[in-house]
Amino acid sequence: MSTPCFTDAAWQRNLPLFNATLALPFNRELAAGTLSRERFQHYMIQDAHYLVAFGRSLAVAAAKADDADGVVQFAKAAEEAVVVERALHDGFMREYAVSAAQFEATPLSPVCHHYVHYLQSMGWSRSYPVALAALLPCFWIYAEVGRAILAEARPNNPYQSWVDTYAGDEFHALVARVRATIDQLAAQADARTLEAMHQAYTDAARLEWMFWDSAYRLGQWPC
Ligand SMILES: Cc1ncc(CN)c(N)n1
Repeated sequence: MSTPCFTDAAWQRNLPLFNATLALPFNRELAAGTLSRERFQHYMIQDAHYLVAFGRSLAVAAAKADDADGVVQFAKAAEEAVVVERALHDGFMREYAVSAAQFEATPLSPVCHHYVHYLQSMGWSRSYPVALAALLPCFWIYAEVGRAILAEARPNNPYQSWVDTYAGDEFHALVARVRATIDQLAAQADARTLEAMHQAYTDAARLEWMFWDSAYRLGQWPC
């Protein structure tokens, strides 16, 4: 029997966590279209903050890439995170009348703060393959949550544009390219690096769970 590639192995290791993510009240209510506007707005503001840091971490990965293709791949992914994904957020911000000033004045929630600092420290301090493994759940879990929710297809879902973005072919093609690069790097990695990649993936997948959970709870600093 052939050994599974890194990304398939990581997916299998973290399958219970993915199922728990899909089952979160935030995602159940998002799928049903019944999620409160207050919770979605909280999520959107936090996520718009998150995307800037995510883009920055991708740019650091681009700088660390060991070949020209990697530089271009992650520099483009950084641009897409900041420009394309945030365009989706800007649409919701306009709909909810959240001004730029209100957005800027909203601090990062504790979970968002932890997640962005995690990604940035992985980007700056760990090797290229390990930093990429930490970034993979940000792509892949969103793509799979998007597809799973799309399959439930509820009519007149106010969050349909969110679902369509992450369930869409373009986003899935991006995920496939990131997985391919990571699998190539993993195929050449030693056992220690591979284990660090698995740990980085799991830590980020947990933070994805926590991000949605925090949005549902309207997470804030206690004092
Ligand atoms: C928290 C989070 N993780 C991932 C994604 C998808 N790039 C996102 N928009 N927000």
